[in-house]
Amino acid sequence: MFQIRGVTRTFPSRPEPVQALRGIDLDVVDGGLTAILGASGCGKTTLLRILAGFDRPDAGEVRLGERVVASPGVFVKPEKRSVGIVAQEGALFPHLSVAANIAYGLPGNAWSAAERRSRTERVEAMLRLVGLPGYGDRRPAQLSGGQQQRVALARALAPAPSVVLLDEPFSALDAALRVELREEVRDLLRSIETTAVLVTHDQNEALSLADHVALMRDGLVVQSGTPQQVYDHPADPEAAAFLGDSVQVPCSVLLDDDAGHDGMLVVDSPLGSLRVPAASVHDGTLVLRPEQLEIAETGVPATVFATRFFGHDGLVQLRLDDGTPLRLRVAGTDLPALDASVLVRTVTGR
Ligand SMILES: Nc1ncnc2c1ncn2[C@@H]1O[C@H](COP(=O)(O)OP(=O)(O)OP(=O)(O)O)[C@@H](O)[C@H]1O
Repeated sequence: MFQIRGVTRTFPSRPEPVQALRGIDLDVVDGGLTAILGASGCGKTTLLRILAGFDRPDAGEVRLGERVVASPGVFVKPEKRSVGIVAQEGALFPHLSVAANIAYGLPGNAWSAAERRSRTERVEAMLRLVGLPGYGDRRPAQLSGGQQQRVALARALAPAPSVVLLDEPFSALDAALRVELREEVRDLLRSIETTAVLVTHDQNEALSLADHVALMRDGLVVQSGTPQQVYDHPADPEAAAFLGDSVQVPCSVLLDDDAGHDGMLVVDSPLGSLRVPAASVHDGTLVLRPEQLEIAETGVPATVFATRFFGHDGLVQLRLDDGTPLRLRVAGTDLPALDASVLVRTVTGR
């Protein structure tokens, strides 16, 4: 849907220019939800603004479908791109009713009875789609935060755009509502098969909602793939730590002939000799997830130095005899005692 190649953007700020985008390459998959994930300041919003047509790249090219919408010689205005936008806090017009907000981007003139009727029908269909039938006459101020975001989504979807861009649309909501609304929105977007790009700094949101995740850092896409691919095979230790809890242990490669061509290595580590995916080894560091470790009857001796209870599960922090720190997860009811001596091993098959 979107094809982004070599996009750069530098802001001429003082005392120094800010290089917000330093050569973005990304394909946004048609019909799916792509999350652009990254820490604050990495350039996510700048990229989204360029996709929307609110800003222009200094270099590079953006295609939407077959059409070039931004390149050194071309710039297609936002209203000509067929792109819907949902901002962080809805940005509804406070003086307009919910129905008028949704109708705002719809074509047609108000003097033709037939067009008025078709606009009204479209607004009602959108209100039903987002679960707010009968709310058309209210003002935005009479709605909850979650309802306002649904109206913002209805407004973005009303003109049937080719792509909808969502800029941290759930960040202003409280935790429980955020989870509920984001799942609702994902199901809704899937049901109407709309291509969507979601900007977020929340890795849980990106991993649980998106079909495709693009991880950004310092103005670059450092990795993209399905949530499972980026979580299981992070591009580097920093990506691993950003995408979830990670355990990093020193290692040296014992066998790297890749005789089976299966992308596996044998490494020596404080956890013993392990056969691991080559993608989990970065410059002498083996990156594991806590759920790849377990307390067992056999394994390497370790001492528990901290535990945290989360209800559904618990986190155990341990130290091996050589001082290497580890973290692993257990069922909430199985938390070991502080200072307990245990044996730890890697879980095969993950
Ligand atoms: N109009 C501007 N003028 C100058 N610098 C800007 C401008 N817009 C963004 N920047 C800078 O560009 C960098 C990227 O900003 P951007 O808003 O794209 O990041 P972000 O990843 O969306 O961050 P956040 O999650 O905090 O919104 C930041 O260093 C920011 O300060």
